[in-house]
Amino acid sequence: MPRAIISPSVLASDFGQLTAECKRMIKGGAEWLHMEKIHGRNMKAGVAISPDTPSTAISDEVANAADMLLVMTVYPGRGGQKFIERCVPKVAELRARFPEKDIEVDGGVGPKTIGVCADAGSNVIVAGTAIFGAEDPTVVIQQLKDTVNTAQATKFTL
Ligand SMILES: O=C(CO)[C@H](O)[C@H](O)COP(=O)(O)O
Repeated sequence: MPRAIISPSVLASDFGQLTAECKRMIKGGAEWLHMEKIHGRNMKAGVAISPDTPSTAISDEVANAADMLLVMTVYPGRGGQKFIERCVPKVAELRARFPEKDIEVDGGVGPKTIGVCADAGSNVIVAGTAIFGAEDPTVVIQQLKDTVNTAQATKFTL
């Protein structure tokens, strides 16, 4: 017999407190969170995993419904943290499973760490300190782009 699955729609939540709202629903007994209407509002939907969450936590079904998969390379909360390199293999695992999906890294990413991220297959780069703290952000942005584009062109052509 199919079991009851309660899926609170985040559209009714406080968007400014989305993480806390989701935690509150899960604590309250919800099995799923309903995100599908995001697309109906002309927005993109992403799925994020924290450093201690394996890539396998993202099922094929969830990944296919998402526009982007985010591998956090720091513990979420604040900028300026040290890049956690052990997260990088998760990027490679997801890229192998989803060759055409946008895969993002976020946390401690900059000129010194972009190489491993790009080589693993990430193509969307969140960088705070490295860009805003740069003397010339244009140079850093271009470097990040070039590194990703080169890796994509040489390692990930379909
Ligand atoms: O989402 C974040 C932390 O939760 C930050 O955006 C991320 O850490 C990027 O900042 P930085 O490049 O300074 O590490």
